[in-house]
Amino acid sequence: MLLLDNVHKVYGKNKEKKVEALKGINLSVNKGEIFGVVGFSGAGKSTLIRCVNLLERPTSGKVLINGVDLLSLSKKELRQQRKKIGMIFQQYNLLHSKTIFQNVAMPLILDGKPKQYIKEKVTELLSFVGLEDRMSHYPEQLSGGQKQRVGIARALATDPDILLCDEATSALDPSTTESVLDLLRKVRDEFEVTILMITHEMNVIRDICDKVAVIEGGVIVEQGSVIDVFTEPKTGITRSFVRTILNDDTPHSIKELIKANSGKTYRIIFKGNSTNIPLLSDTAKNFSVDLNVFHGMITELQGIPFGNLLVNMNGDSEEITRAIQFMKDREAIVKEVTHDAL
Ligand SMILES: Nc1ncnc2c1ncn2[C@@H]1O[C@H](COP(=O)(O)OP(=O)(O)OP(=O)(O)O)[C@@H](O)[C@H]1O
Repeated sequence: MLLLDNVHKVYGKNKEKKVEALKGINLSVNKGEIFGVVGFSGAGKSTLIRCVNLLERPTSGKVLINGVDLLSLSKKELRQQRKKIGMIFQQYNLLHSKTIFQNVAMPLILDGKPKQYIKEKVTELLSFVGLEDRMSHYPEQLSGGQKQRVGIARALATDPDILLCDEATSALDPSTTESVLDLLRKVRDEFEVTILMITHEMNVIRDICDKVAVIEGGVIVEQGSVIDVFTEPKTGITRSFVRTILNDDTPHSIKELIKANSGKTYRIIFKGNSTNIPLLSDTAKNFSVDLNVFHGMITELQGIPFGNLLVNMNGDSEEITRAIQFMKDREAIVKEVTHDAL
């Protein structure tokens, strides 16, 4: 559906002012997917999302939507394609001198749609976002969450296939964020719209995205399904993002306890089906090893149970090796942790 193929973006012309904001981005988003791109400030998120609808023109590479390379289109063809790409913004970008109805109607007026069609479509969309009773209000009379709902209604006016969300909830409080995310999920479910969102908030990724890519210095350093990336982050930056919501930092007193103990310490991660079996007690019953849980948590990610434990194992080294294999055979991830890495 949406494919970014080796996209580069360089700002500035002369050497001193050149900024290479994107360094060969490859991204593939399937139809109906909610795909999140997360990164710190300056990582290249805004540039990336703006390259999808060519608000920024990539310096090189391809942006393909349903197989059509946007960079190869004439101005007129691009205008047509852009109708299929809606966008919402952190600061909503509403016209303050226009009513809510007029704001949502704007893309349809610009597209030359008949009055009756516009009236019906805007009414339908405002009802969809729960603001039908606010049609004649002005943006300044609405809360942030309501303004973003107007932004979503406006973005849907031209029946887009893709919705781009640029830090859409970053200006909202947690409970408003939740309700806007629920609405975006409803947009995907009812209109089969593919959603690409950029954010610096990992809770947004956890709550709504199917897949996630982590961007740093204009490079995608890691991507995959949310459950895989959250449970097995491969890079330091991803780990630091995951830690913002799944805090697996080991408290100081527990670090000291582990250091004082003999035996080896392992991080045991299990998810989905492997949480249903009594993994530790089965291991203890089958092998001559002492298991001591020092620290950990069991939580849920996207409806899937997920556990992350720090366990000390004492016993004969061959027996420990067999015990670890036993756990791995039951889909657990078992990694030795050195004291320094705690
Ligand atoms: N118009 C521009 N001209 C020159 N450099 C730019 C321009 N826009 C962005 N940059 C630079 O490109 C890099 C990526 O910026 P970008 O805004 O895409 O990052 P970001 O991840 O969205 O950050 P933030 O969350 O702070 O907006 C930064 O180094 C930034 O300074």
